[in-house]
Parts: sequence; C-alpha cells; structure tokens
Amino acid sequence: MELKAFVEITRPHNCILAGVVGVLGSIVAVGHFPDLGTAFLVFLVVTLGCAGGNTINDYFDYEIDKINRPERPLPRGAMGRKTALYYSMLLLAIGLVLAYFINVRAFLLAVIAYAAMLLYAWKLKPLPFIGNLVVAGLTGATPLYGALAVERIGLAGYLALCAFLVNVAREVVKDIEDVEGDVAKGARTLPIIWGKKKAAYVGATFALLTVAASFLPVRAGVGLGYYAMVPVDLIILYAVYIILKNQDRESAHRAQKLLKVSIFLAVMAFIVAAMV
Ligand SMILES: CC(C)=CCC/C(C)=C/CC/C(C)=C/CC/C(C)=C/COC[C@H](O)COP(=O)(O)O
Ligand SMILES: CC(C)=CCC/C(C)=C/CC/C(C)=C/CC/C(C)=C/COP(=O)(O)OP(=O)(O)O
Ligand SMILES: [Mg+2]
Repeated sequence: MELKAFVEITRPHNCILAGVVGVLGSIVAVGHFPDLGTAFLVFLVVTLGCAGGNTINDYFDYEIDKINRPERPLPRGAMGRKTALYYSMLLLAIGLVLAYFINVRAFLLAVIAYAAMLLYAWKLKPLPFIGNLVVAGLTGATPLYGALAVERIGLAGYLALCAFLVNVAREVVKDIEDVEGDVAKGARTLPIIWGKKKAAYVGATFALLTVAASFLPVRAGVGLGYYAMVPVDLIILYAVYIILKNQDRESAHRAQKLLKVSIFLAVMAFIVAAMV
C-alpha cells in the first residue's frame, strides 16, 4: 500500500480545478467574491465530491483500467480495491456534512451530484453517450453549485453551459481513445456502436458549440475575458482538426488533452475577467 495513492487516486488536478470552478460560479453569480466561509465550503464540497467520484470510478473501472490505464493506483497494486471503496465513501460523507452547512438547495444538489457520480461509476458508464452526458452534466453542475450557495444564478448559467458542452466533447474523444479497453469489458460507448469517425463528428460538434457559447459569459458582462477566449477557442478548434483528421489512440489522446488545456485556460480567463 502506497500512502501517496490516497492522493493520486482522487486525481487532485481535476478536484482542485473543479473546486475553483465552484467558487468561480459564486463569483460570477453575484459579481464579487463571496464571503470566505461560503467560498471555503463550496470549494470543499466540490473538491471532496470530485475526489470521491474519481476514487469510486477507479474502484468500478478496475478491469478496464488494467488494460487502458495500468499505471493507476488500483491496477498497479498501490491500493486495495476495498480500501478505495471505503475511502470514496468517507470522502463523499464528509462532503455531504459540509454541504449541510451551506444551505438547503446546496445540500440537495450535493446529494444529487454525489448520487449521480456513484450511479455513473456503478451502472451508467457503459451506456452509449448517456455516461458522457452524466459526467458533462456533473461538470456543468459545478459552477451552478457555487451559484446556489450564494442563492443567485446570474452568469453562472453561461459558465455551466460551456462546462457541459466542452466536457461532452472531451468525454466522447476520451471514449475514442479508450476503445480497446472498453471493448474488452463489453462497454457500449459511442465509438464502439457508431464507429470512431461518426463519434469524432459528435465530439467535434460539441467542441464547436463550446466555441460559440464561450463568448456568452464574457459578452454578457466580463469584457476582458473576450480576448482571453481567443487562444482558448483556437486550442479547441485545433483539437477538432486533430480528431477529425485521425481517430487513432494517439490522435484522440492529443485532442482530449488539448480540450483539457482549453478548460484550464478558460477557467483562468473567467477568473481574471471576473476579478477586474
Ligand atoms: C469555453 C470553455 C472551455 C469553458 C470552460 C468552462 C468550465 C468552467 C469548465 C470547467 C469544468 C470542470 C468543473 C472541470 C473539473 C475537472 C474535470 C475535467 C472534470 C471531468 O472529469 C472527467 C474526466 O473523464 C476525467 O478524466 P481525466 O481528466 O483524464 O482524469
Ligand atoms: C456539483 C458537485 C457538488 C460536485 C461535482 C463534482 C465534479 C466536478 C464532478 C465532475 C465529473 C467527475 C470528475 C466525475 C467523477 C467520475 C469520473 C472520473 C468520470 C470519468 O471517468 P471515466 O469515464 O471512467 O474516465 P477515466 O478514464 O478518466 O476514468
Ligand atoms: Mg474510469
């Protein structure tokens, strides 16, 4: 058992980014930084949810990850599967307790989001496209979570739309990358039932919709972000070019990583735009 596996299995880079997006949702909803206590609780509920979701995801994906991701903590033997199960339950339980101290709506959305993550990992992931929509829906719920915490939606709705669209695109492209392991486990993902080319067109469509939607939050009120969106959108368009040109594992990996970079840069742009 490796102690670092307890951090690694949560995919901290995703969790911290998600937590920041939760607080960003509060900021764009009310137009200023929320009180520190609310911001801290929002960050923790989203981060713990993402950590618990990633951990339970690896627990159920053990067989698939032995093929697709053998370097991950469970397939490489750095942590026991039962330990991962109990660890994920602990993370989610702490998140729910903290959500209770925000407000009723925020507590209820945490219950729904955590349940969706468990259901996704347990049963929904193999369903064609449904699994992608659930994961993207959860990422879209993240800025909305911060907005609920401050009891106002405001521009967070635009942020949620962008988060949803870009993550649908990225999940479909990730499925193109993971076809080999998914076939071995009998998962029926979009590239498996429709073919990689058609799935690439679906992913590209959602990526292009993200570009169109990316100007909504900045046009609606945070001007500086307008210019910061240009490199974000150029990266998304380059990912579209790569995945439409070739759907092999390497091209899909490059395209999905570029989409992740666009997410990170976009979040930074929204933070800067919301702060000035
Ligand atoms: C215009 C534009 C790109 C706007 C971005 C909108 C926005 C606020 C996006 C943030 C979405 C979000 C809450 C991301 C959290 C981290 C994340 C990528 C979660 C989804 O993870 C599922 C994925 O399958 C994990 O795979 P991997 O990243 O390879 O571990
Ligand atoms: C709104 C609240 C309270 C929490 C949201 C928490 C967040 C940000 C969730 C984002 C989506 C997410 C990280 C879900 C966890 C499950 C997960 C990692 C799905 C993707 O896993 P796979 O589809 O198996 O792909 P991998 O190959 O990366 O494992
Ligand atoms: Mg997985």
